[in-house]
Amino acid sequence: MPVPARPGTRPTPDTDALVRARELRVGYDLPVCAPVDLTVHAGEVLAVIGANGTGKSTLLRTVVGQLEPLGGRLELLGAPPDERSAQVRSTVAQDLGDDAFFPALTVREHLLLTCYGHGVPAPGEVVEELVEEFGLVSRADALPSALSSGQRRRLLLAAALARPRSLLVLDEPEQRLDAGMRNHLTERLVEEREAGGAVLLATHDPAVVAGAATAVLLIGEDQVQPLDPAAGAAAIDAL
Ligand SMILES: Nc1ncnc2c1ncn2[C@@H]1O[C@H](COP(=O)(O)OP(=O)(O)OP(=O)(O)O)[C@@H](O)[C@H]1O
Repeated sequence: MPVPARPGTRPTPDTDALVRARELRVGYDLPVCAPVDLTVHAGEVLAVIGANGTGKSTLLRTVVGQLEPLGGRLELLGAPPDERSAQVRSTVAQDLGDDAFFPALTVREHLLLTCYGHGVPAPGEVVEELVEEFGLVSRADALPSALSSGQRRRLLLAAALARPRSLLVLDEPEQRLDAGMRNHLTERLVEEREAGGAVLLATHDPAVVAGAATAVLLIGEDQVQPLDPAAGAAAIDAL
């Protein structure tokens, strides 16, 4: 039986790029970085790197349709991003770091809700696997307000991975994770691409870039530079 929460279970009609940007301008009234060209295909992990405030989160929020592009061309699943479209909601899983929890729902209930919302078969099994994988067994019945910041981050990641997806968008997923969980995150991203999923992430973690990325984009005010993963990891160390 296929594992329901694994990627690639909802193929997109566009078998080509899941994300394609050309001369994309992102920002708030004014662009925050140089124009961005990027493409993300199935089986790829594109890591967006750059110093604090260079526009990584802004780029990700624009790609998923939370912010309007200021210029250039941007396609998500072959069309301008629309976070309300059924195709985007069923295909794109995201963890943009917002601590947006239901205060009265436990860890387990959050994950079950995600599974029910996305029609995941055998939700109980999937949730117990994720709770175990993300080290939340002893906190499964805890409310978000009773979790540590790292445990809340683990819950956000588990929720993104609880649902079917073809594209995973993550904003600094390594934040607040301990070393063991950061290693696990790297392995999970590799697993994601090897299963045919695509990942677009912003990160400051050279180990995640070296271990999981297939391509890197270094974001700057004057230039956006494509790098290979080894050069990307070195560039993070030099920021
Ligand atoms: N809602 C907003 N309105 C106006 N400016 C904003 C807003 N959010 C962020 N900015 C500014 O846009 C620029 C890019 O911010 P962004 O959060 O995209 O950077 P980042 O590369 O993700 O940074 P970090 O590595 O610190 O997370 C920064 O100068 C930031 O102050």
